[in-house]
Amino acid sequence: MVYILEESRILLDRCADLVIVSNTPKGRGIFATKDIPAKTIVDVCPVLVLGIEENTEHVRHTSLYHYTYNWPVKDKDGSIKMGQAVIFGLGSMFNHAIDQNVGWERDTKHLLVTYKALRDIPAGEELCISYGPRLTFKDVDAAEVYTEEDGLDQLNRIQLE
Ligand SMILES: C[S@@+](CC[C@H](N)C(=O)[O-])C[C@H]1O[C@@H](n2cnc3c(N)ncnc32)[C@H](O)[C@@H]1O
Repeated sequence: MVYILEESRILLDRCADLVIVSNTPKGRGIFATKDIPAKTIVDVCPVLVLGIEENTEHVRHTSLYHYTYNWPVKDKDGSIKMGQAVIFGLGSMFNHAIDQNVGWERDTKHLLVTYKALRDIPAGEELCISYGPRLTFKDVDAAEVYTEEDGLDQLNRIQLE
């Protein structure tokens, strides 16, 4: 017989009305197949916390790095530093949008991330989170902003060629 302590059991809420689409302009993405009401828990994902060195020496130099989240990590000297964690499951498939419709929360005690609908999400819409202001890729949603300086740069470049 297996004994599981009540306090170590964590409910894995999960929204079933989702599909993964493989060919969006952002790569793979998660879309709603039915209307999802605001505040619905979309998913609860377990995480693997990386050691500070493990991240800086290894993972940072791989494509996995683009899937990691900032996560507070205890360093060798006992101090808390901002490290990285790998999120298992759907959590790693949410793309970025500045007008995100999904919010996320770290549970550092249980090593989980909970994703929740920030507003009503209609069927057919992509579920996106915000990655914050510093992106490591070109945001396909971002409008090209034309300034006079850009025009001058372009002119100078053309003249030099
Ligand atoms: C955590 S993954 C998300 C899943 C990814 N689309 C896939 O197919 O595996 C993060 C990567 O998705 C892409 N991505 C996410 N949001 C994007 C956006 N707004 N514009 C362009 N690419 C995006 C970038 O390549 C980024 O490095």
